[in-house]
Amino acid sequence: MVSFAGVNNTYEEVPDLAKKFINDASNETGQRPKSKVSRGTLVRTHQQHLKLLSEGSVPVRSLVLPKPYPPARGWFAATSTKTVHLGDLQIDSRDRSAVLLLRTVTAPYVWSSTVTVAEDETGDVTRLTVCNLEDNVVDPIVTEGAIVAVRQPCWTRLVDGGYHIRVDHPSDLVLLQPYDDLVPEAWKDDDGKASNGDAAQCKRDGDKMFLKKRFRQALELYTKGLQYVSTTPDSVVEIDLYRKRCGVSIVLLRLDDAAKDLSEAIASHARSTPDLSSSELADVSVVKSWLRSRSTEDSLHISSRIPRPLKELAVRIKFDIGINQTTPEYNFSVISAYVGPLTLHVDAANYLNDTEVRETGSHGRGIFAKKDFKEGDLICAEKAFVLPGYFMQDRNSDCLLYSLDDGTAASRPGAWLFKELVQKLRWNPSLRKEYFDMSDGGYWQEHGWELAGDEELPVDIFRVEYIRRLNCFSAPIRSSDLLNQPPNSNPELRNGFWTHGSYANHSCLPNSIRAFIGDLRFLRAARDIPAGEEITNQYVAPDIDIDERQEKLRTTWGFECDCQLCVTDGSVSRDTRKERLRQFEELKNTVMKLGEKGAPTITSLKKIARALREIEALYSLSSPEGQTGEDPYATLPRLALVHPTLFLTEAWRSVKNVDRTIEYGLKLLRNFGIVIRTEGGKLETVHNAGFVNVETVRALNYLAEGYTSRGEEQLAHQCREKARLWYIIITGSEVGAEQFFS
Ligand SMILES: C[S@@+](CC[C@H](N)C(=O)[O-])C[C@H]1O[C@@H](n2cnc3c(N)ncnc32)[C@H](O)[C@@H]1O
Repeated sequence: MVSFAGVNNTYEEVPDLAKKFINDASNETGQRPKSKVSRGTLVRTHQQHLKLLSEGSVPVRSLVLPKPYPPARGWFAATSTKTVHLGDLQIDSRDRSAVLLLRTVTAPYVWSSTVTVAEDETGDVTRLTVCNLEDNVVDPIVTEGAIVAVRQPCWTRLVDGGYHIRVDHPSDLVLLQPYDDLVPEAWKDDDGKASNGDAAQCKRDGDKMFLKKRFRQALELYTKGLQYVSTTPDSVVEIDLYRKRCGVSIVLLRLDDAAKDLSEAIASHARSTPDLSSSELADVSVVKSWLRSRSTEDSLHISSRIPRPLKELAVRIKFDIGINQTTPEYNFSVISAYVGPLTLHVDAANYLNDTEVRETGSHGRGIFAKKDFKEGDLICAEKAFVLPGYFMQDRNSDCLLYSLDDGTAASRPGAWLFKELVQKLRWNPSLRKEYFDMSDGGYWQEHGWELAGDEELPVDIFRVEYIRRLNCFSAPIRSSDLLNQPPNSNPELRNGFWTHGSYANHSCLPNSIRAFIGDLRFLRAARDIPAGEEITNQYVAPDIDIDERQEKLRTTWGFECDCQLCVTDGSVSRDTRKERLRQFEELKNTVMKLGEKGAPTITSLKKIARALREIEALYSLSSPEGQTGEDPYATLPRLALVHPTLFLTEAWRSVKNVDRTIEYGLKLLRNFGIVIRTEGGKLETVHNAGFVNVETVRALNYLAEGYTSRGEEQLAHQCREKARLWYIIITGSEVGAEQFFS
């Protein structure tokens, strides 16, 4: 129970209680409920909760995933179902072929889940809780008087001692029409089946609902109008109804339905236009395959032969399904200018042509270069499969996601991504394969089944969540925005899903860097990459301590990194590693204290430089135990040295010591694993471990300043050029560079 503003809201789960409860109360499994709540009490309680909701007496929205179980299998068909009643059901025990028919007797409470009161054919009543729907109070899915079929129903215990029917997988709830065969005689109503009526009126009523954001009611009305048009043909109204229903489907992320309706609208337009009636445009399947082709090609000139409103919808659908282009050309300034806190989705195509997904042999599948890439080149660019666009400042968008099975919780970015993924997958069967092809950490192997040849991929919410966790990315609105954040400001990032990009494996020494502009995700080469090489990126910036680093990768993504840095760090004795960390922490504290005192003195800087050299010595002494010889860190990052070196570079710069600024700027790059030679006025990268980031861009900038002061303009120029290139790598484009470098 949630106590909120002094009132108990028993419709909202408290995950910690629910988890304890699930673990403690398994002894009732398979039994019938011991207690029963009367209809009057259920309805009264429900009215109280509707009142709480209307008063805003609700806690932060919490989505709760119970212990995993798969959805009911196969198509829901009246012929293959076993109808049961509430009195037949057991606690926590599901009969996969059973179907419970219910009719709701109240308006729904829609917050963390949709809760209503429903009766079965015998008049028995229950609380019905439907999770993971995409509805809201204004536009509910399970309206009062709705007839629903619950697949594989069972009683689920509530922490307050009661029981309810709980649906987790959206496909386990089927909304029925009162005229459907399966509906019990007593509830049947054949009126809705009528094929005669005023289609134009339906359209007008649908428009009104659309304006009120009651999208589902608008859909119903347009559908009814189309039923009428099928018996009383009227091409103008028909085209309009298909077009409008298409528009609503786009808003609801139902792209499959939208593409179907737009194809019908275009074909109907062609059939009723003398010039086009015998053209390919009159063929729905031709139009549909053009809409879904993922290409800008239009060999039949469809877009130039249809009215503008249809053309605009076609463009929208094509972009939303995804268009591929073969070159890395983008108008970055236009795209970037368009993007803002409320406009993440840009009209741009994917560029995936020059990379391919295949087996790595050791790390599952990965992305590979199909051609040579030069440092800074765009490797691939991809629009998000899903990137939620909630408004960060909106308190109503607060949301949490709990998985009771493993006790994990995701905050708002993850919870919203999960919600939208479920919706997108549920309504777009054509897009499921690309999502469910991603690694789910073995979930489906354990809980699912081998699909039959033509079987539709089920949307199992637990599988959706496992795939989300293993494959999603945190994304800012623009990567360049992050460069202008005050230190330690930690802005909230969104969670998004990019299918192709998700195939990239992690390396602490990556050859690519990812960047975001709105929902476009870019990978650029951090260094030259020859054709055939695997493309890797850092899932997270590596911790200094190898144990912490591996722990993070293991618990979040289920693997341990075997890159050269991890192998080398791992082969250093525990004592040396501990000593490095100890000295690092000590030095960090000294540096912080010094920062608080204002401008540092030369003596204090020399003291820090001495301490830095001591940590440096711990790196050169760190050949694997018992071995002598080459420095194992010769070209590898020395992460414990990075922050003190950055401090010294900036401190020497602040006291205008040019030689020291250059010395430490180069050292900073070197400690990131970027070894630079500057002989003969030429800037040469001897080695680049892939750590291209804002600090390395700054280091180059300080070097440029220093060389300019020393009159070495050629070197300064090369540093500035490289800094610009690295800026493009870390932000995705050149937009904002002028401002950053000034
Ligand atoms: C985002 S996916 C990458 C694609 C994945 N390899 C696949 O076949 O679907 C993340 C998963 O890839 C694997 N992975 C990524 N980087 C790895 C690495 N450096 N070593 C081992 N496994 C890795 C882990 O199983 C991780 O959970």
